[in-house]
Amino acid sequence: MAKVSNIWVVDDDRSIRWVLERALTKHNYDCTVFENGESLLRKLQHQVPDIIMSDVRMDGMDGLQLLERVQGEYPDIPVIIMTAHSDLDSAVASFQGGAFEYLPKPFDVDEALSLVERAIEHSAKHKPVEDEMPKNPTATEIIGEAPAMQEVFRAIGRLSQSNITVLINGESGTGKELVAQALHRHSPRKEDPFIALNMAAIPRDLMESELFGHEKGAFTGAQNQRRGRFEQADGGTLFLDEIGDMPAETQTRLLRVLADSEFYRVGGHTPIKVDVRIIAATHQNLEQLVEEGRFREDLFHRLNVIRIHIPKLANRREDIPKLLEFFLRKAAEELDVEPKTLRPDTEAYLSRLPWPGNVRQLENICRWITVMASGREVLISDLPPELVEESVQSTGHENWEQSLRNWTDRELSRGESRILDLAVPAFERVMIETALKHTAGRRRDAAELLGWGRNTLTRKIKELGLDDGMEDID
Ligand SMILES: Nc1ncnc2c1ncn2[C@@H]1O[C@H](COP(=O)(O)OP(=O)(O)OP(=O)(O)O)[C@@H](O)[C@H]1O
Repeated sequence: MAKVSNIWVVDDDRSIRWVLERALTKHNYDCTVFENGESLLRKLQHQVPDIIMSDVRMDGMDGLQLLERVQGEYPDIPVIIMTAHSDLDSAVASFQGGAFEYLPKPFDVDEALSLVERAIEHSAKHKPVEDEMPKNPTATEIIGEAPAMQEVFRAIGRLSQSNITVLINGESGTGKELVAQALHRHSPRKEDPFIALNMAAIPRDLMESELFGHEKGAFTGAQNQRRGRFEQADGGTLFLDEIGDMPAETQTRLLRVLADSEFYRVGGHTPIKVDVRIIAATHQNLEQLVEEGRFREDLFHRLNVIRIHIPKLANRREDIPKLLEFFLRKAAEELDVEPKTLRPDTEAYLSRLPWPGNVRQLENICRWITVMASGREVLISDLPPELVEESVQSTGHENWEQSLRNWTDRELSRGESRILDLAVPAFERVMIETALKHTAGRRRDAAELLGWGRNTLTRKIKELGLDDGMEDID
């Protein structure tokens, strides 16, 4: 008999939970409902569903945050995002987060069911057969030919075969977790678990239990005993991301665990011994946090044995074309479509952008392009508008040639021809009107500013029909 698929539904609207639970159960799915994302994540620590359906707007953690958490740990679980705000933005955001599908509310039950069916087929198709499963499913290629990245690779090489604690520094999205995984894969611990935990993403009151586990009944809601991340990582590596966000009391506990290699579960009385290599990462300046009294100095020294700095993407632009190609190919594979290619001017344009969100932003843009660009070849006018705005902000002035290029692209894509007939007069009109504004309407001076003779300007004004109502001041 075929395995019954497990579907988890999270929505703060009781009627939606009820409708979906009824419909799914009737169609022989095993359905579990949750009122909020937090309770779903708690269950995810013990059990993994085949599909998750989540509302976007919920109190506490919203659907997109939940999506990010789920995808971070279980990238293969398809997530269907449901939302009453069926606008493009949230659809795009959910695609960027890696959602499988988007279900606008109100939906009818058949629509929801057919989406669920598709998601199940898709996940069955993409699930690796046990034998084919790569040894380390999270192993990802790190792209980087820039000298600064070569330095990072050399550090990974030098540290291989070592169990030493490493602190990775770099802005958000630069690839800190990827480097931590590589350190693990090249270490004597490679056959043991690599467990990643982001301090910034865990509610304060759950942090200790997340790290150290808890005994049954340790606090309200602790219905079962639970192993923490330290235990899960035993023999392997524990990657503590955004360590600068760790609360003071947890810092104290962590320091003690690092010194003694043992700890107690929350509510527990038996010491638990573990052998864990710590790799920590932060985008913050830890020295400064120490100075401000927000990070324990002794813990800082324990973590800061070897430091690897990952430069921001804007400081290694030579890697951008390779990264673009890599992520366009990856996005196409994920979405099961032909990969897009960038026209040379589009690639050059993207290589010049400031990329404040670093490689993660670039990866998201590649997904966006793969979903949204209409043709196979990507033009500058196909790029998301915020990228164009970003380039204006970073250079401090409007890049009019770029705007003109975008305009030309658009006109030609629409099948227009003889576009100079439209563009040249528009160009001259803008220059003339602006020059006249600067000279308070005095044509002789304006002609000088433009580099024309007085008569040429007068003729142009006539030809362009600018003299209507214009006072001729000399
Ligand atoms: N050099 C690279 N080559 C290929 N992929 C990369 C590279 N750098 C980063 N990535 C990808 O970019 C995304 C973000 O990287 P990662 O999560 O490692 O960044 P991070 O610095 O840990 O970010 P944060 O601090 O926000 O958690 C990931 O999908 C990662 O696989």
